[in-house]
Amino acid sequence: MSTVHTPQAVLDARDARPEAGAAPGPRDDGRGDDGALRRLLHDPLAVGAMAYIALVVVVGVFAPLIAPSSPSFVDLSQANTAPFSGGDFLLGGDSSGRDVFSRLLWATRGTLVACVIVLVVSTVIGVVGGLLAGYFRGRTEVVASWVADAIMALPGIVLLIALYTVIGPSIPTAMAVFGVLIAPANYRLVRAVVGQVRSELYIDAAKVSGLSDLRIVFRHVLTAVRAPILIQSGYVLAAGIGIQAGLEFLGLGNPSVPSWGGVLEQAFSAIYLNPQGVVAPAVVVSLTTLAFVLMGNALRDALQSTGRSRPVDADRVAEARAARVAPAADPEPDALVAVRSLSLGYPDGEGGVRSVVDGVDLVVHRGEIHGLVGESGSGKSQTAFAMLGLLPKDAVVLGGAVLFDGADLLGDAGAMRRARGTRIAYVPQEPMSNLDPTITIGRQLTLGLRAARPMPKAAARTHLLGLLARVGIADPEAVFDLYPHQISGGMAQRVLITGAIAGDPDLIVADEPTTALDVTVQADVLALLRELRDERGLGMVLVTHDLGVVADICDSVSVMRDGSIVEHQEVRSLFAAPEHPYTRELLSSTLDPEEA
Ligand SMILES: Nc1ncnc2c1ncn2[C@@H]1O[C@H](COP(=O)(O)OP(=O)(O)OP(=O)(O)O)[C@@H](O)[C@H]1O
Ligand code: NI
Repeated sequence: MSTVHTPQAVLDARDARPEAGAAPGPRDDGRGDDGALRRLLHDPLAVGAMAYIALVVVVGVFAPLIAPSSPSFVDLSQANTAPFSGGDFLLGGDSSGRDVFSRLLWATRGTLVACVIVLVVSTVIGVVGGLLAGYFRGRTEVVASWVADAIMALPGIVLLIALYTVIGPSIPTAMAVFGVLIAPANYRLVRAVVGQVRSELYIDAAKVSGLSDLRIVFRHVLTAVRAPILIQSGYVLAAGIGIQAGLEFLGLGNPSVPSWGGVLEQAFSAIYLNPQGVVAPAVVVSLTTLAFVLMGNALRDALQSTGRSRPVDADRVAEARAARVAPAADPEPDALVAVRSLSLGYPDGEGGVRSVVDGVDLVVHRGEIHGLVGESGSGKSQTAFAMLGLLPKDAVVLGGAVLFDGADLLGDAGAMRRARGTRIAYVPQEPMSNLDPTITIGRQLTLGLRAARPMPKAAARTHLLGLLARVGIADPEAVFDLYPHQISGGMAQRVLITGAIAGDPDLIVADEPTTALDVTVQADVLALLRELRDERGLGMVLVTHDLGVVADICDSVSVMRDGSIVEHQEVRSLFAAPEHPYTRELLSSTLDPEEA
């Protein structure tokens, strides 16, 4: 079908653009753990929390050297003295005349040991269980999940208190039990990730290459679950501190071992004699809990960041933002959405802005499927994200407008918020990573729909069940109660399409909606999109690099290259008579089997 046969030209052109294929997309932004560490160090709260935690560790290790007195040293003249009251004890004495400051320092040890126990027990059980269940599935998974559910159903605190009568006042044992009690959180997380990773091709590839099951599990899956486990650890530690102090406060700790909760309890019982006495232990417990929570938050931001904290010359960027060209009046009144001279870029790290989209014009009418094609890194996704108001925070809009319903969505955040979900919907590339592994399909669809269109739960459910049946899901009622890892990729994409059409939008922006799917499923999903367009008169922007997809369902096409649209055509004329040399190159390289 292609009119030009210039393989050499195609190859030459490829050689001349060595980085083009390697340009990172918006999700896989190519910034690895180094970047995460750098972001962590740029976050003042994270640095504060880390410094505090480091201090606690140092205190715990060197308590015998730092503490002014032994934890059991008694000076009755100091009993119930207030902090900083000028007595021998810096933070005053407890009701037995012991030094509160020294006791808090000594207690740091036990606290750290307890933290390590909770963390190790919950992580080891959760990760090993999740790995085995997710990898071997079948009976292993049934049993493991049953155990996890049973554990989660247990009332934790009550169990720990009841255990006191059996095991006696042993905080380490209690914390090990607490570790078991919270292990299911890690288990579920890991199992969900494993289920996903397992089905990916590289696992099969690794198997074929002769690696043993265990090595496959360790190599690939552990890499994938590292970040979420790390993030969860901060919260696990915070919960551990709280539970431990709580148990000690209730008097379930060993009275001969100094503990934060114990000091707090002593201070509480003497609160009428020495009201300030509760402050120090309460502050220590709260600060430590806070530090771990902040650490968890900071890790989450750093590991999942969209890159907010790269060094940027604020003035230059502000200048670029201010220079945004105001949109001209819409020359095409019957357009559903019109992108006008859109230009955007990213800070280049040297104070300037690197342009990634440059003067893009795009018009979509009701009932039209508009393809946006071009090689990797040409700016297709960025254009789509701009239409959805989903650009990363550091993106700089250099000019242009997205006109929808008479409003410029780029300049009017309120209009964007109102339009998104109800008038404009999004179908992403990777269905699995766009579903929350921790909640059921039905719940996430309901949440999304009711956020976009407030309605009673039952009405939302009925509506969604109808739509699920419409998109070709055989047993909507059953799928409603499943978790994302329990369904296939094709089904997940149908679920996301359901979510997109649930709010009854006029425009759907789909970024490579079939790339992550099997070939056979791809055709079904495309057919579904086409039917929905016909049924509802939807306009669609379909980002793809696959000209086969374009030929299959698009009405018109824009070809992008290096951030600009080089050609815009009706789909038939594009294939019959491509005008731009780049389009011809694209056609000949994808349609000619010998050159593919
Ligand atoms: N957060 C970001 N920070 C800096 N540059 C970015 C960011 N996101 C995207 N870019 C750059 O924008 C350019 C266009 O990216 P875009 O994702 O739109 O390409 P694409 O045409 O969709 O490619 P693909 O087919 O690979 O998805 C790329 O050069 C990319 O490196
Ligand atoms: Ni893309």
